[in-house]
Amino acid sequence: MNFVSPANIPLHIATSESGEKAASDGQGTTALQARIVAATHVARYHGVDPDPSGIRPNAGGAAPSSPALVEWLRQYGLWARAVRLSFGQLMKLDNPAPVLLLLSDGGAAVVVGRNHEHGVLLVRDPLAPSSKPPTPIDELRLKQVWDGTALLVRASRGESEDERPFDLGLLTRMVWGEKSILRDVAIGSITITILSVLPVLMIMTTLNTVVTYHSMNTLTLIVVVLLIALGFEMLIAWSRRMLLITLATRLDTRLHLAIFNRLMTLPIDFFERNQAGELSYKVSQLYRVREFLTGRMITTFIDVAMVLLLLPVLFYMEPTLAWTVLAAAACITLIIWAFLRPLADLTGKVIQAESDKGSTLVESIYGIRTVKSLCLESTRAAEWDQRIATVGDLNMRMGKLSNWPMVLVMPFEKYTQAGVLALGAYLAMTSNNPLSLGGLIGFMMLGGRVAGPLVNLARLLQDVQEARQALFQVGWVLNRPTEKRALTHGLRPKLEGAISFDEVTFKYEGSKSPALDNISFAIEPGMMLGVVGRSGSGKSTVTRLLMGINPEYSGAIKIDGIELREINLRHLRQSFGAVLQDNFLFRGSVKDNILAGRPGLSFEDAVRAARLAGAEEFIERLPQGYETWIQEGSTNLSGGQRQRLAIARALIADPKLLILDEATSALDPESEALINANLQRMARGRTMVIISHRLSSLVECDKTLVLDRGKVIDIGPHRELVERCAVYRHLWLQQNRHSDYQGKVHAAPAPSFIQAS
Ligand SMILES: Nc1ncnc2c1ncn2[C@@H]1O[C@H](COP(=O)(O)OP(=O)(O)OP(=O)(O)O)[C@@H](O)[C@H]1O
Repeated sequence: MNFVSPANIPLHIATSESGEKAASDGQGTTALQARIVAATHVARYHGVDPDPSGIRPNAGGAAPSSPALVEWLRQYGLWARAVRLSFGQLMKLDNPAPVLLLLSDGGAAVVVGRNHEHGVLLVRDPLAPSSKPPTPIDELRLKQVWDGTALLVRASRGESEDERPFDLGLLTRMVWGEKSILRDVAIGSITITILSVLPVLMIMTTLNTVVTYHSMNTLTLIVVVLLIALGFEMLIAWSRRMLLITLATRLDTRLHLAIFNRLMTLPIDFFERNQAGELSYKVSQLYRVREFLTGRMITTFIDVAMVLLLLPVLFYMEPTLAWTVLAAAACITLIIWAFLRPLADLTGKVIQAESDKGSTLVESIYGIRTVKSLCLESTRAAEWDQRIATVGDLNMRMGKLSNWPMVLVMPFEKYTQAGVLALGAYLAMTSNNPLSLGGLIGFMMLGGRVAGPLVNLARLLQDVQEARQALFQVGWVLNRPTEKRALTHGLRPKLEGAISFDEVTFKYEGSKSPALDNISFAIEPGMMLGVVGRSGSGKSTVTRLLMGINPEYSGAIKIDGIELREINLRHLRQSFGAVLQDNFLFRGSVKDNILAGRPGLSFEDAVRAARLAGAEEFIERLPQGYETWIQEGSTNLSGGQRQRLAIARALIADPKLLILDEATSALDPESEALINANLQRMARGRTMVIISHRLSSLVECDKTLVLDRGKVIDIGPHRELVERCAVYRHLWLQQNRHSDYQGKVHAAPAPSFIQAS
């Protein structure tokens, strides 16, 4: 067997041969991308084909870190974990699945086999052609390039964490996942309980011995022991609190990551149907559940476990009294139990009312321009008053109702603290074997410690209801069917841009009539398709279906002959550039907005895209040019400027399909003319779908689709449509009274045969 010398280990440097191969794969591979290629190979072994563009980019273009790779692979439902392994452990792994080694210099290698006879690993260079056999490597040589970090990957058993419904089970599993913290908290709590029994015993001794026999030495000893115990108790209590804080913080982080990931996989139409304020309020209710899980629930369970330690002591001291304490605790539980259901119902109503209140506030702030310009302040204020009144009323009812159990349990609670003293004294007077004074006081103190947690346990039931209500709200948002499968599965063909609709019918949820009714048309790659029609005729719906926003249509939509729903959704949307009627710009510089966080694109690309979109001229006039900061809501830009930036942003990735949905609607005639003049250049090498009310923008289109009430009226070039399609001709004449069919302006009115039609 031939061994390669370390200098020749071709694990991470792209040879010209492998570089060519990779480039021909369309991956544009460099040595730094070795990790992504290697991870892709490993994922494919498990039947998953991850999309390299989905990986979180690293600062400065460095190779992706192990957490980024793990996160990326987990998105595809794979189980992945970064671990530290030794050469020996790698040799011992009996799993046949490939193991990814992260090399010290940012490269990667894949272990594909082992030769136990020679004590070597069979390692593959991810950038080498697949025909090249794996390289045998021994421990010494591997150590020179590998620091011990490996990525273990396997197909996930069952659904992954971010696919499971958000319910108490999932959250409890998350808490249970932090076993080491829970164990430490439990140890701390047991110690605190044992230490807290100490003062009670001391008090008993003080009363029985010190006071009766005037024993000064015993008193001194007791005080010293008490002080030491106090010091320990403080230390352990502090550690327990720190552990609980750590647990809460870790859970918060995991929950927030999970929530955001889940939100991002919900379909767009869900967000369109529900108000942002309501959604964000409902999701934010998760904090109640988390607080419950890491606060009251853990401490109560621990305290109850402590009761099990203390009860035998109580029964040992005085069984009759111990039974009465238990009976009092049972009464408390019954009272709280009786109020559970009505309280749970009210809690649900309070949360709903709070959510409506949040919606009104967010809506008013979001639409403040309209509110102010139409003087709607008083109307909004009236709605706000109404919301506040409802919330106030419900909170009042809630307060009144929850006040009852609090008051009703008081006699029983007091009994466990003071009542036992009276009963104990009575027993002392009547029983043959009475408790000493110290024993009585000690019993009273311990009795309180037993009843407290049991009362808390009963109250916990109330908290469970509240947490369940909160979780119901969170689940209402997050447990919707997601696009996750469509985003992570499906074909990723290199799209050319041929589009065909074949008898497509689509109805929005809740609508009576279909927005698209049995429509069929087809265009070839590289064509410019105009779409016209009256308002509400279904133009935007065509583009929504194309972008996979609404997949529940009947008929067939094909891109390059492939049914749209079979194409990976992320890949599909990345192949599209879209400029819509209302484009959202993020807070950040003009340059950042054009680049839109796409890795690998430079400032020059941004300038080129801006020029093509006709945006360069106004950007250069901005105070800091491309570095000008766009404020929230892009208020420091005009509508037309926003639109042109959105066009530049859509063009930057050089998409094969470009959709302009009323993209020039907010532009002044000069800017519109500029963009129209650039349309041909923009269209070079891609298919374009342009929706416009202004037919003059569509004269140059190869074909124009005329829609009316969701049906195709006609499709053809401008010249033919104006001759044969009455709807199109009507629209054209409405807008171009003084021009001929080619859009040339005349002083004379339109030709007589059109007037006649
Ligand atoms: N998200 C939605 N939910 C329910 N119905 C919708 C939704 N979007 C559009 N519709 C309905 O579908 C029909 C077609 O709407 P679409 O937005 O496609 O028309 P359009 O031709 O683009 O109109 P416009 O030129 O005014 O933008 C309309 O009747 C509209 O009311």
